Amino acid sequence: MAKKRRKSKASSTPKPNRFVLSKKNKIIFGCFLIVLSIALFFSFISFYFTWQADQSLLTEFRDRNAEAKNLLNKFGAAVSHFFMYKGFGLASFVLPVLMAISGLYFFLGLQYKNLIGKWIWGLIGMIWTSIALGFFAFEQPLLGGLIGFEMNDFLQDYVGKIGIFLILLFTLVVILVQLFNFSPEAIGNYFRAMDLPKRKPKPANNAVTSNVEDTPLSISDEDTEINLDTYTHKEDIPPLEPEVPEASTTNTSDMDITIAQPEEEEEDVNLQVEAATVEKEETSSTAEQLVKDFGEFDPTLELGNYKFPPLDLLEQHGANTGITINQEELEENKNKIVSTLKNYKIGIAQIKATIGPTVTLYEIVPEAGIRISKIKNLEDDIALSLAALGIRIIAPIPGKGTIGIEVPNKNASVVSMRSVIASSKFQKAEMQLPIAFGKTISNETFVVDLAKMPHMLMAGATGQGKSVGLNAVITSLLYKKHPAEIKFVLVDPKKVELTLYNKIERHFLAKLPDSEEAIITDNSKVISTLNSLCIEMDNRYELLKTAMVRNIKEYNTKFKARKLNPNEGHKYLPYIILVIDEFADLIMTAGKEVETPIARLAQLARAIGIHLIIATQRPSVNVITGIIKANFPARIAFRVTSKIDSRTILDAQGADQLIGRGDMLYTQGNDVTRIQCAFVDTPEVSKITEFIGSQRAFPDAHLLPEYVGEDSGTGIDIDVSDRDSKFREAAEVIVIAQQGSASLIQRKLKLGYNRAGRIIDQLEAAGIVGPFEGSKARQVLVPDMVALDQLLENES
Ligand SMILES: Nc1ncnc2c1ncn2[C@@H]1O[C@H](COP(=O)(O)OP(=O)(O)OP(=O)(O)O)[C@@H](O)[C@H]1O
Repeated sequence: MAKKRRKSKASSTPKPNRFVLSKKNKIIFGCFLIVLSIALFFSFISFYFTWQADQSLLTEFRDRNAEAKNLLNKFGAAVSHFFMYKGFGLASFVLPVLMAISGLYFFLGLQYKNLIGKWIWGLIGMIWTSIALGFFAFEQPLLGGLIGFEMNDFLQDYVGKIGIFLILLFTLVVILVQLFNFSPEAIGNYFRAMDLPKRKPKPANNAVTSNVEDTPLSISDEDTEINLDTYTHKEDIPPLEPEVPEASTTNTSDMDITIAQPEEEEEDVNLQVEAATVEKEETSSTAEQLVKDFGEFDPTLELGNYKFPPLDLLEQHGANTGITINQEELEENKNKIVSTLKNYKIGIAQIKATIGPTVTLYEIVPEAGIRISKIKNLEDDIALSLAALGIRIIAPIPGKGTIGIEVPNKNASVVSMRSVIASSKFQKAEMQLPIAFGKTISNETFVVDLAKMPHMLMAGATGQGKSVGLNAVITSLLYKKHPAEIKFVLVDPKKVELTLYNKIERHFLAKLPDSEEAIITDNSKVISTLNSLCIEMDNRYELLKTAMVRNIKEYNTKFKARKLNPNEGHKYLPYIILVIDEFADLIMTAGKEVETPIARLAQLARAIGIHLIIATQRPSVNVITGIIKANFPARIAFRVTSKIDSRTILDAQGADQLIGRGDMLYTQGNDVTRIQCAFVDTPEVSKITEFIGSQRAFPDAHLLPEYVGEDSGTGIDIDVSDRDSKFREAAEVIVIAQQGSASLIQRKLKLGYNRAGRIIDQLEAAGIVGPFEGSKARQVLVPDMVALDQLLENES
């Protein structure tokens, strides 16, 4: 019973989509509605014949002996009296119709969300009909029901009969326009069609008008040509074509059919077009308007006059960067290789040399029948026989099936940074964070995208070119990126390597809000910075989530197109690149405290534009741990002293056979590429940073989110008298904003970070804000100013 009541309630309130019904229940509910609608329908019909007889029975509903004349007995009499007499009169028939439709929707499992519209329009139509019947059949109150009668009576007192008529007319037009897309053109077309000979098509839609007008012109007689004409005219409407054979089966009558059908199709076409325009307007009208008015958002506008450093700042080390090996040397090396291999009974079918800046690659095709594994096993012996430092044997060269022997050139040429920056490969690189590392063995400029790496590990023994490598990376980015697009977080425990970049602090560096120096040299600060970057990462993910995009590139594109509202916290996100020059030092002093946030950043930060570059001169397993290695797929090895170190960095040997001075191996997965790192000297870096530093800058370095160490501010008991003079003001700010953050106090009260932090501690002790909650703002425990006043009063 209770169930039934619930269902009937659901049917009377047109919100069926609120209910989540199982399939079985839908069928049952659908049936119930259909049955109820049939019952109502018959009750209503029979009401018109029996209402007089049943009138007296209405008060005797509970009397079992009393019998009503209505087809559904007392139920029918009562219900129809309620709806037909006291309600909407004849218009009440809308109700069983709506119920039947709803029942069918549920029964057939259709989308019952669409029902809401039907119920709304149905009820509006019912009220309108009731009033209209009450108006036109004033003498017959049964037609309009009590509602129709009373409404007429009520309206007549205010607007008179003509007023009611006009209201009815107006509301009818509204209903027709809204429900049936009624338009003046449609009426025009209708009358135009009336003028045409009877057999001619009946125009139906405004958009077809011209076509339809054309059609009668081409109809000269009852020829089949008419069909053809009509079809040619609407050739571009594909669904029509299959209809042709059907249409041409009969003669005169088919003309009517064929011409009428295209109109139907055209109606469809029109509807589609309308839908498309509406959709477009809905999705991006504001953004499009903004872009139209102000153009796309340009992040570089704040430093609109920023000039990228010119190439002249870089030097052309070793002017002739061409071939630095002479024919004699080549011949000599070739003979050595051939004779050495002969000693081991390895015949050579072919030998080819590729001259690189520091090494020459001899590619050997061994004679048929010689197993590569044999050469591989003899690697060390061959290297010894060739008696040269830095020989590396690649057997086989991946993807080539040849064996490579890399022999260092007697006169290695320096690859200048200038030459790689000037190369078209770098200049035209359409990468997010292009880095020109240097040149490969075949003298090609080697350019990679840091965004794709997405993090990089650099290792090598001391003095082999790491710092130069880091400078090459930073320089590449400085030559390609605007200060608004990229920010560096520089960690330099050695204190001397990266100091040059101090000059570009306000252009390119990011720092913690309370720190004075942007370049971090103190290990204890590194932990705060890393944790702060983790907070930044979480914040950025939150922004990406609300913007419904997957990565920083999509986010920034959407922001530039003004589809994200800055008032909702959205902003242009620059890439952040964390460079740590000596990682071993950090891991030794801070261990897990550093490793955990680094691993977290490395695992998650790729999509939100935070990239890590860590360098170390101690490539041992306790520095480059498994967890670090797993998250740094791009690895660079400069020369190391042992095979073990090489394996630690690259998972392959070879780095121990490099010749140093920027000779490096790069891997990003399987392939190992030998590269001569581009050389950029300290004076050059100094010139670049001076050039950038002398230009107009942002007011401050890019500020990272504030991070308060876990141990600070918890469980503190601060004496009331020791409170800061701004304590109350700060409490008010926090309570009004309902946001417990030190940076808010800092901003609003213009305080330094440390003082704001102390005040937050005092607020916690006073029970105004909750304890520290990591990246989230503290909870505010006082709901409003009244409660705050009370709390402070009670204290005193
Ligand atoms: N790509 C290069 N081309 C030519 N010479 C290079 C290159 N890289 C490094 N060198 C030479 O090697 C020297 C040492 O390089 P760098 O200072 O980069 O070594 P490092 O590995 O950073 O050493 P450390 O770990 O002690 O800081 C440089 O002064 C330079 O003369």
